[in-house]
Amino acid sequence: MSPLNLASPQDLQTWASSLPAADAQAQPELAAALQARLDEKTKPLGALGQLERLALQIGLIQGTSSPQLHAPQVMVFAADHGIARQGVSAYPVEVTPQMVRNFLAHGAAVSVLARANGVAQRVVDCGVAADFEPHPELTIAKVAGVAHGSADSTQGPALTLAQALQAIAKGRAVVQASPGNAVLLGEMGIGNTSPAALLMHALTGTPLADCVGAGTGLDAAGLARKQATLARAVAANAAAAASGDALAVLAALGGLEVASLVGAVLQAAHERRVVVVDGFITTAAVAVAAALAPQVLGYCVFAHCSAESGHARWLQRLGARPLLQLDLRLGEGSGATLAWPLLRAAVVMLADMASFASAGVSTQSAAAGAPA
Ligand SMILES: O=C(O)c1ccc[n+]([C@@H]2O[C@H](COP(=O)([O-])O)[C@@H](O)[C@H]2O)c1
Ligand SMILES: Cc1cc2nc[nH]c2cc1C
Repeated sequence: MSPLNLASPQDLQTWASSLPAADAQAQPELAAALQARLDEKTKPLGALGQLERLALQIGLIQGTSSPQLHAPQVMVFAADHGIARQGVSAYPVEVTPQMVRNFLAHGAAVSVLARANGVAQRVVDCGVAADFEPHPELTIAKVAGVAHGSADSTQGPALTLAQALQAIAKGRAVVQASPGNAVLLGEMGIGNTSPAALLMHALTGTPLADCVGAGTGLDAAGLARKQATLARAVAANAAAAASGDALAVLAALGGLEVASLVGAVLQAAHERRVVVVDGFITTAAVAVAAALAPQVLGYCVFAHCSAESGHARWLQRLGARPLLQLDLRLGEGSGATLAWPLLRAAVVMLADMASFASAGVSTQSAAAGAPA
């Protein structure tokens, strides 16, 4: 198997399974060294809370007690979806290519937040229903046969297995070609909360109604229509949905940007990059990757809990603890870019904070030895 070629489902499984675990259990000595470094900082034990857990995790991902972060990239994987023609979104499908142009013109939320937080932006056309002019921040990663979007999953599989594999391989290539050691994952695709909800249902067994949310802002009638539409997609893909085979489920129900994101997550983890996960749709990709290789979760920092109903439950299912809760439901990587300063702060804290010894601060509490 060449580094980027995923010719068969077996190639994918073999490559995914070969990912080393990056957690404390796999690296007990490093975990202890990182914890000792955190504990000697001038603060009550554990007082920096999640920031400490973040520093520990980044150290474990990089395999060092002195982690560093450089050249963060937010990658906005964009695609269109056949199921969007069924009226499952509050916005028209034309918005996907229009927003791609907006990203490239630096007018979108993610573009502005990325610039504010020192994060470079890359936009990836995984199957948008348009052909774009070349742009230095745009990577064309279309898959032959579905260059303008996946098929309508209410009529059969959204993608063939071969198309899903090609999309995964293209996501790998995007990460491989990128600088830095942190990727922030985002997406854009009108209708893509539908494949994400379908994947949640198929991968977790959660009742469909608890997976389906308002997305870009459906009203109650729209939500009811979306639920009925997604039930038809489940019925049209019953065998794949119930197969327990992550690739088959992804191909049947997922979209092209989700598939490319699966490749990007796995490739980033293989390169020991920190993966910052955005909202509901990027979580769908991580969940597919985790179904192939559960150890991938050790490389993932979950930026925020989206207002999309279903996200909180899915994060809990994955054992993920999101950093932020800001009622965001935008996608694009907006939550990931907002969380980025916290990762930077965690690493700087670990590097630069004085220790009790270096600052001459007492560690012993007077109360500790006092009579009760
Ligand atoms: O990231 C999220 O949690 C999220 C929640 C709701 C909507 N979105 C964005 O909105 C679009 C999908 O919503 P919809 O209603 O068209 O399925 C897509 O472009 C996503 O980036 C994203
Ligand atoms: C305007 C707009 C921007 C978006 N960004 C991500 N999803 C989106 C959906 C819409 C409708």
